[in-house]
Amino acid sequence: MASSEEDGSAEDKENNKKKTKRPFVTAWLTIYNIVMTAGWMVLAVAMIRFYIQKGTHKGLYKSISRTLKFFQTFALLEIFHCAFGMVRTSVIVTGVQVCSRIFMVWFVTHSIKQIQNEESVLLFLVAWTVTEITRYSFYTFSLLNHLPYFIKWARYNLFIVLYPVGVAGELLTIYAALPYVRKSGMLSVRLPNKYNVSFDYYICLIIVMLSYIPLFPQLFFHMLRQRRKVLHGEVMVEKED
Ligand SMILES: CCCCCCCCCCCCC[C@@H](O)CC(=O)SCCNC(=O)CCNC(=O)[C@H](O)C(C)(C)COP(=O)(O)OP(=O)(O)OC[C@H]1O[C@@H](n2cnc3c(N)ncnc32)[C@H](O)[C@@H]1OP(=O)(O)O
Repeated sequence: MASSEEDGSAEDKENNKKKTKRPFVTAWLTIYNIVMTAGWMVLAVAMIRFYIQKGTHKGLYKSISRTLKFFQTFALLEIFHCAFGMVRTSVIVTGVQVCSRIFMVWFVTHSIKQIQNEESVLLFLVAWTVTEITRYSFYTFSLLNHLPYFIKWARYNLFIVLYPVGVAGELLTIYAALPYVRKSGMLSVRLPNKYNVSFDYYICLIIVMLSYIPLFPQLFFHMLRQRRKVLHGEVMVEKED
């Protein structure tokens, strides 16, 4: 029979790992998460104010694009947090999540002005904003050891709806961009040229859309596993990257 010491060992190890975060790392992550929560709250307020004042989503993207680009680009730091072991999250999972957002922000909505007023842009903006306010406040309160249950609940439940909504918004936006990209030949490199290379951005966008089929379920199931672990206390055997 397992002794009481052995019974508690998995939980103890888990708690010890959490407690042994270095003070500098905790301080940095706390500041980072507070700044990011504030940034996404500013975006939420700006979106609500715009909608109340104008009564339409047309022009909304343009009005918030600077703030959005700043805070979403700043999130690249999360890949470094994982790579340097500051947080116990997979670099691959975080890399896919952050890079797909950066791609949407810079190479789709920023670059293709004609699609900025599409309803689908509003769809992913709302999904991202609600997600990030919840996620960064969850990390902040966790680091401060004062996590309200409703934030924990929201972090591990809202994604069930927000992930599909966000992905639908992203895919519909890329789809809406395809005709403009094909017509303009933007960001494409045609032969002949002195480097003898060609690149077709239209094909690239189609490949990105197709890559959601294998990649999105991985992110979604990762979150479902996290949900079972955190809300229902299930212990998972984690694979190395
Ligand atoms: C170049 C072109 C690329 C094109 C690729 C195209 C394919 C793309 C397919 C994918 C599509 C995704 C689209 C996406 O943009 C759509 C949306 O986002 S829609 C809105 C809904 N979204 C979500 O709900 C996002 C959910 N995702 C996440 O939360 C994270 O990004 C994710 C990395 C997926 C999961 O997070 P994590 O594994 O970190 O889970 P936990 O939150 O439970 O945390 C685990 C432990 O790490 C600690 N941690 C992590 N970060 C921090 C931090 N900043 N500060 C403090 N602590 C942190 C956390 O506390 C946990 O620690 P412990 O285990 O000790 O408790």
